[in-house]
Amino acid sequence: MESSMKPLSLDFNQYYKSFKLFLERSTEHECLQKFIDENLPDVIASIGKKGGSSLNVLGVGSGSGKIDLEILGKIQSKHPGFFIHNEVVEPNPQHISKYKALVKEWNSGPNISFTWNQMTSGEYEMQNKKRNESKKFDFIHMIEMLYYVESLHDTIKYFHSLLETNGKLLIVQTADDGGYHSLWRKAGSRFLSSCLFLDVHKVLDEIRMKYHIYELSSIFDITECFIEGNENGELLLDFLTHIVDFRKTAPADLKAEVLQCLRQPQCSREENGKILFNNNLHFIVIDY
Ligand SMILES: C[S@@+](CC[C@H](N)C(=O)[O-])C[C@H]1O[C@@H](n2cnc3c(N)ncnc32)[C@H](O)[C@@H]1O
Ligand SMILES: NCCC(=O)N[C@@H](Cc1c[nH]cn1)C(=O)O
Repeated sequence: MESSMKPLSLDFNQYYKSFKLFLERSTEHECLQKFIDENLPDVIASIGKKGGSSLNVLGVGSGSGKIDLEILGKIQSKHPGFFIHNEVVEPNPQHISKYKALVKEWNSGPNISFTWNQMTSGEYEMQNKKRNESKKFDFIHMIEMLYYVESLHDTIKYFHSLLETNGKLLIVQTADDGGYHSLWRKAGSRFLSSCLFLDVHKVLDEIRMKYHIYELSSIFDITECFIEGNENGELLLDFLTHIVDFRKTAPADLKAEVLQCLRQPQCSREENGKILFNNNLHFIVIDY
């Protein structure tokens, strides 16, 4: 990455703001919700040990918890009467406090408990190893967070090893034919620091893990990025490039390249005067 620029994930406050606006401008959560309503019930139907009465769930990179609570609600309705223990791994303190507030408002009943880990997935792994902890989980989800890990291989292998008999691991990541991959492939080497280019399913093929992929379509309205001086547009551009203050800190030629790339048909389409970025998602389910 070129040195004038700072990754968005290093700035919790800015990341929180730009992710929040992304959620408002995209159908990201509607898309996740559709999967939760239409596909998740089948996925979770068979989790849990035979004769058991409780389930352990682990959310990694949970954000503000809205999606996690929807998932927990579905697990409750598929497994009525079960006690659910939900563990959360999330490094951003702003996200964790939002999540805790949401849990307080949520009418979940008494059969659920929460453990909070304000840390990254790597720190969580280290903590478990230090404590000699070998707790297993019936359902683990990693929703749009694997972009941030040092090694996809090692992270997937580690969390897969935490699955209980009959457990399932759900990974959600942007689809390979979506706009991000096209943008990252074209200009990403100048502003991205991590292994964002790797496709999760290819890594799974390499480590010979069996999986099932669902692809659901989603869009992200990036029209404001093309209005000079528009503050929302700047935050959205930060989200797309994953750079704090991209418009102010990136070299002029890179800015021009990114803005041009965003308008290419591989990234977006125009509809009723709006520029709609392809935010399609892959839902990858891996068995025990
Ligand atoms: C794109 S957001 C997704 C949030 C939530 N899962 C959702 O779908 O709304 C990515 C989340 O991963 C978290 N995150 C970033 N690096 C992480 C890491 N190394 N381990 C765990 N979580 C991480 C971020 O703080 C952020 O909340
Ligand atoms: N379907 C939404 C895509 C998404 O969540 N991306 C991640 C990672 C990322 C990197 N550069 C832009 N984004 C995030 O911003 O945390």
